[in-house]
Amino acid sequence: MAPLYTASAPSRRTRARTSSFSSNALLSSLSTTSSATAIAAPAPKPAPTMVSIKTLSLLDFKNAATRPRFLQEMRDSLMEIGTFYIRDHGIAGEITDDAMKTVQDYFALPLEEKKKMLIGNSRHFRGYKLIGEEFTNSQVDHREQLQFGPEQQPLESFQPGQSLNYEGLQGPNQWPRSTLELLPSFQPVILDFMQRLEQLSQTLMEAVALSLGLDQDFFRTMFGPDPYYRLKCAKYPSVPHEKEAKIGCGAHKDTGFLTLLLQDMVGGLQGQDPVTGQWMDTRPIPESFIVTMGESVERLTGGLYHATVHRVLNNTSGYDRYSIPFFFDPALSQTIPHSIQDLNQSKVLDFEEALENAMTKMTTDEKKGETEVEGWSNGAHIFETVHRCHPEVYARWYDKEL
Ligand SMILES: O=C(O)CCC(=O)C(=O)O
Ligand SMILES: [Fe+2]
Repeated sequence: MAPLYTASAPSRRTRARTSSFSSNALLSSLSTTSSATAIAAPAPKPAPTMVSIKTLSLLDFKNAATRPRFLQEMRDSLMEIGTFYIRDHGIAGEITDDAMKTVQDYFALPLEEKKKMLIGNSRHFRGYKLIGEEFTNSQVDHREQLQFGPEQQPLESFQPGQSLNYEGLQGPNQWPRSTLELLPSFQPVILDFMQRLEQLSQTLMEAVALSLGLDQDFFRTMFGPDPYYRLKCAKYPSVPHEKEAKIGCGAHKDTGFLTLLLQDMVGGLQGQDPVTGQWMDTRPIPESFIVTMGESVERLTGGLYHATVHRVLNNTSGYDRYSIPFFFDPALSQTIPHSIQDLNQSKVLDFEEALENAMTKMTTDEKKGETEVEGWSNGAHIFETVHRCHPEVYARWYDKEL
């Protein structure tokens, strides 16, 4: 089979850096020679090439003629930074506007109403969280948030301290009657939006699989019939200039597989260039979602695809910022293989070498340990994340003596 793709992204990035160096060197040599008396200045340090976040059109994935280019660009993006924008994604502007409006209307409710669905009421980590009560990397975040997941029956057999903790995540969302009376479209809009985001995420994971040289339904099979997802709605209040706190949400990588993020036009989200460490504004682009890989993909690909480090800065524009990230992961009960190499599924010829290199970065000890076990528990991994973010839910519902 002919290779589907051309050279890997890191070498492109290196080439880009080299060419930026050459043009700087050329400029400096021109300016030196233009003045006879000039003392030769040391050549300026090459400016690191900024990686830019690409915008991809999902129509290019759906069209057979443009699909190879789409996959190549996706692969470049994920190898360079782990993030891209997706447009023409099939979720109409009215739907995203409705979702955003519903979230804004919810946050505008009186505090007493919002407290009726505090996250601490829910064993399933669903509900409202007051500002200043969430921590990212042990630093308090400056946002209010509201969390949802698949609407399911709880596992009746769940016993704290006896069952696997992650089995407690399965269950319904909170829908207080008075909230539904005040906001009749709240429940249908949120449930409908999650369903659409799930479908879009499945399609994007098909593209991720193909970009890795795997079968199109590789992740669909890995995720199982009931993928686990979380929809988080966040409000970042605008802060006065003099306010010390700079961070709306601390620097972190998302822990799972894929995040789709809808944001309003206020701005404040930044991604970090994994090579230079520079922060880049992930500016809002109308009618597009931001797509980010999480640590599970980074782990599965031996670091070949990045989980982007990102953060949200507080804004001083006078406008509150709203965002809706959707975290898409396999079913809680799924076991995730340590690497796609273990499955020996990669079919893209020139990709194999890049993957091989990424895998050999793992320490021998790590590899030795891994060959002894089949994989890692997705449920345990997700539970660890939600436990870390919402320790009060854990303390109330899970921290029981055996
Ligand atoms: O609100 C945002 O734009 C990003 C939030 C985020 O990164 C997160 O909740 O994981
Ligand atoms: Fe995040």
